[in-house]
Amino acid sequence: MLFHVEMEVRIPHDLPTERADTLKQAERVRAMELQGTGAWRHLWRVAGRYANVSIFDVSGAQELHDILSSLPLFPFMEIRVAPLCRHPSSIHDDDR
Ligand SMILES: O=C(O)CC1=CCC(=O)O1
Repeated sequence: MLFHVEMEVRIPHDLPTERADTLKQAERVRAMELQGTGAWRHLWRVAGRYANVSIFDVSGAQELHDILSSLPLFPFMEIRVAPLCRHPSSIHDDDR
């Protein structure tokens, strides 16, 4: 199942820089792992914002929640999720 996920990152200004850097690096590693498994299918930066738009390909909402809530930056993100399904006008037969 495909989900559109927008993540707005809001790291508190008073979080020590070293801690923030450690979390960002851990997030990067985890994101690359999940892209490698195929679960995190697309990851795009929203121009002008500390935010991303992503597409997740997972078994369902519970797996998505488990993934998102375990991300290192989860405590500092506002996340919006929308389930996706095939559009009848899509010309891409592999849209699933
Ligand atoms: O920078 C972001 O949008 C949050 C994030 C997702 C993967 C990563 O490395 O950082």
